[in-house]
Amino acid sequence: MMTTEIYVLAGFLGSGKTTLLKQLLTEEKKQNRKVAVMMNELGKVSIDSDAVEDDVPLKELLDGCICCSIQDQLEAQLQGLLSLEKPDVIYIEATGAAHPVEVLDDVLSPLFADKIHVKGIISVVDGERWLNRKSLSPQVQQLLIEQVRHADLILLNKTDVLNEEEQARLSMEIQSLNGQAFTLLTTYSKVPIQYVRKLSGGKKHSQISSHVTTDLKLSTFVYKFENSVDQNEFENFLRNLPDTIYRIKGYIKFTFSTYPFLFQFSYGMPIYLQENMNMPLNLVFIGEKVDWQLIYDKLKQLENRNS
Ligand SMILES: Nc1nc2c(ncn2[C@@H]2O[C@H](COP(=O)(O)OP(=O)(O)OP(=O)(O)O)[C@@H](O)[C@H]2O)c(=O)[nH]1
Repeated sequence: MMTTEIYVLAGFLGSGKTTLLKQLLTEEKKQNRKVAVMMNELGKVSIDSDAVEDDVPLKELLDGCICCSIQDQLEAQLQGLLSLEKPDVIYIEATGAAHPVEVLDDVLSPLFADKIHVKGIISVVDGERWLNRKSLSPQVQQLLIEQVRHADLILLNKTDVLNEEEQARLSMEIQSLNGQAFTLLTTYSKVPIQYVRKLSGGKKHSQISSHVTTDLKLSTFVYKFENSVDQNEFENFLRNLPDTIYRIKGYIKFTFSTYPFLFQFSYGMPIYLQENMNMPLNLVFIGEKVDWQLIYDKLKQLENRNS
């Protein structure tokens, strides 16, 4: 099945995300790839959409942040883009106030999780702002840290206004927070597109189980059920999950029911909602340092017992 690559552009307000997006769009165009963009602005009027040329499908989510108030809108728009435009790649520019785990959570809808491959989170850091972050509120400081900690590729941007000593300090601080991500010093977010394209992201889906290994960072995994499972056994599986799994959601069919349940799991609390029609039986996981192979094997076992 053809999957659409998804990249999330994260980073605090004014760090250089739109500048990065413009370049990536130019590069993608040169390579004849079909690109779509989703932008999310705080406030009703979009100021950045001029960055995207008219022939690139663009969906804007106004008046709210992806991670809090407009989840359903994001889901519907992504689904629309995937089914109508079928792009090779979608760039999602998250608002500067977004937490990466929540952005991933919103992007990975179980309705189409098997049709997308989240290749990575690219965080743009405003170097000067980072070095002076102690003057920001504790919440904003924490957000800056989270945007670095969960990134797959980090651009240390606006280095033109930093001296060498500051650049070295910036690199060291960022790498000590996230030594796994590839980190580049940039001006005007200039990054060779190969660095972006070679991100491999989390795990695509259960079919590629042979590639599934422990991810050291935040990653995602999609399990596609073919059968129903026993509810008690599934709940037993949940009880034994590592607590670095932050979120599970999706559709699951139990042996006693004709139609699936919408299942939501966060902070250890499961919630089930009965559906009254068939749904794609995708179960989406988001976690950190998780052995997805083990999770895959356990779910497969549950399924096989009832096949
Ligand atoms: N001096 C300098 N300015 C830069 C650099 N990169 C971006 N800028 C400028 O910083 C400003 C903000 O850049 P954007 O790309 O709009 O940042 P953004 O992260 O999309 O901003 P929001 O949409 O507000 O979150 C613009 O005026 C850019 O021209 C850089 O490397 N050096």
